[in-house]
Amino acid sequence: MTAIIIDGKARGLALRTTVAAGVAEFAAAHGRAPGLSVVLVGQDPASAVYVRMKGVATREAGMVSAEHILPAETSEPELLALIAALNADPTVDGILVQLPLPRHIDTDRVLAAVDPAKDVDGFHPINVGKLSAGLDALVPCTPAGCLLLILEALGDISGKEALVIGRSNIVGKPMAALLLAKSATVTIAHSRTRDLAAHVARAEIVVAAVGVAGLVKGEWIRPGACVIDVGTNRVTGADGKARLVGDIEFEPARARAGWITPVPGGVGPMTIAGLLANTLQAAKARVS
Ligand SMILES: Nc1nc2c(c(=O)[nH]1)N[C@@H](CN(C=O)c1ccc(C(=O)N[C@@H](CCC(=O)O)C(=O)O)cc1)CN2
Ligand SMILES: [Mg+2]
Repeated sequence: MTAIIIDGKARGLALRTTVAAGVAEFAAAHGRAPGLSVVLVGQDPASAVYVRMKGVATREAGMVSAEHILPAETSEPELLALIAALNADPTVDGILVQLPLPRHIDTDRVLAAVDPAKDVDGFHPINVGKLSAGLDALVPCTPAGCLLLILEALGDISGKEALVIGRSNIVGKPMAALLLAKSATVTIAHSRTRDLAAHVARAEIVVAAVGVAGLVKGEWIRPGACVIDVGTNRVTGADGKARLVGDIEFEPARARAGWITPVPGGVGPMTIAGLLANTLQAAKARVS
């Protein structure tokens, strides 16, 4: 078997087009476009790239983007004061604090300071709780994008064996909650899991989000499985050039899977498209 390669870039672009149409409707009805404010603290090069990509995508969708780039030495009170100002600004519908934050800042305290109605990352404890209780919520963009890709590949996933590898608050835990909400039988594997290979071999859906290049061996994949790779690991190839690889050994996994996402061009573009969808959702909820 050779897997169908899921084109997250094309799927992400299609979602962005749908969001842009919704944005135009919103602007016509309310006399203003939805606004997204992105906050970056420090100069992490990857984060700077992602923030730039978010700004471009937001503007391309017809929304108003404000990027707040703060020095790495910004204190926690200074950051909290900016968030309070954005919370109070009626033209701001979505607020996103790019992660990771510098070590001297308490990430949990900062995420909890964002107005849950403007929390387009879905990281606020209120949105986390709503998702886990099966209530309407702003849902983290990466797992929401993964779920879209899975449902488009498989259709109904009720009762299917799903394995989420990784238990981060950003991807693993919300991914498990989303799969459970679709009635999949969900297992979460993590660094203490014994016999990861046996879990992978049983799974009809695998979502890997650990950040370890090639952790999941292709030979472990159950034939026909839907394989979603969230890992984005920068490695140096034999030619000395840096390249991006996922958590799953791509070629051997592709030979066994039914569907597989590439890295890059799989899950990544869905994250940004999902952010735009969340911003429009937040804007609509705030005017209703
Ligand atoms: N506040 C947040 N911080 C972080 C999030 C998040 O969702 N919210 N996720 C990641 C980084 N991230 C967005 O912020 C992100 C990562 C990757 C991509 C992407 O499109 N990747 C491309 C490859 C790009 C490249 O060459 O580097 C791909 O996979 O095709 C978009 C967004 C951590 N922080
Ligand atoms: Mg910290």
